Amino acid sequence: MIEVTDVTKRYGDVAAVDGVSLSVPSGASLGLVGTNGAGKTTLFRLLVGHETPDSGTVRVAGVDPTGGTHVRERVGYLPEHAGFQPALTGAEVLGYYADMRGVEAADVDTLLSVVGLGDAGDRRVGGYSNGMNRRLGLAVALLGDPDVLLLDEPTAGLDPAGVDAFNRVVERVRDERDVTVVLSTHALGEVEALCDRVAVLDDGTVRAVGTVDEVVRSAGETVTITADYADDAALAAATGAVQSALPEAALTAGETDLELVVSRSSNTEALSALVDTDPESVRVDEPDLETAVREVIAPGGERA
Ligand SMILES: Nc1ncnc2c1ncn2[C@@H]1O[C@H](COP(=O)(O)OP(=O)(O)OP(=O)(O)O)[C@@H](O)[C@H]1O
Repeated sequence: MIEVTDVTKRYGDVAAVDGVSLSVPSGASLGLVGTNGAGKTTLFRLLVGHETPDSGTVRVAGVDPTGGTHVRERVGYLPEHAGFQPALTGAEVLGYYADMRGVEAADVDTLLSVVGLGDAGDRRVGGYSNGMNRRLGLAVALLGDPDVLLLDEPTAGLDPAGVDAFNRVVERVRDERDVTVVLSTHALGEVEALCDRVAVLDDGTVRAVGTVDEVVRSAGETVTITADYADDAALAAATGAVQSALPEAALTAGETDLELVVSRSSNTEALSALVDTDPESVRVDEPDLETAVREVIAPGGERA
């Protein structure tokens, strides 16, 4: 559905996108994450045909997006800084874009309800909250029932309730319509909740790509298990027992806790050895997406 092959896009000396290859199958949802200036917006602009690559190819639904209106009709795009005429009502804004895209006016009411603005359609957009504005932008992107939905940092700057409301709509749209979603965000929890795949972009380059699980696993093969004990005697007894049960494991004894770093494959064995020592509590820390992203992004972070 989306095929980006060895694409480079330069602005003067800066390679905003530098040899990027990505593939997103039909109906999949990809989270695009990375530092500020990593090239996410440039990649969106290439996907929607607002920019032409200097080299490489972009195909969306099998077509070059710069080649005409056909592919743009199949793609819904919510840009990072979408703004609407404050004097217009939500319904008027949507009606205006529906006219431009040749979409039935009847769909406007349905879409307002889909994005949770069913009761706010006749209110002026100038009085909308940030979250309502973003959901109106999502409704605009959904006009014409696109095959591909491109959302560039749609929840940036929203409060937690606004983020939740927006993401609930994305979740529903993803589940109910046969749409391929690409979403950029700095909130990795959003990727874990909404996306089945993730690409980590840094300095214009893809540093990691795959299913969320694959990228998390690439972060490391170790799991840390921590067990707490009632007193020194219990801790000492447990340390001895675990040392003889798991001679290979890295053990660190704290004041009343024992920390064990083991490979994923010996996770179950280690956990059961620790449970046998009768601890007060046990905690298992596996690497998560945040750990993985931190590991693959080069130190130094943001570029201007
Ligand atoms: N029109 C442009 N002219 C010159 N440089 C640009 C232009 N657009 C982007 N850049 C540069 O290209 C690089 C990538 O920018 P881009 O906006 O794609 O990153 P981003 O990942 O979307 O960042 P952010 O998370 O801050 O939105 C940056 O160094 C940016 O300054």
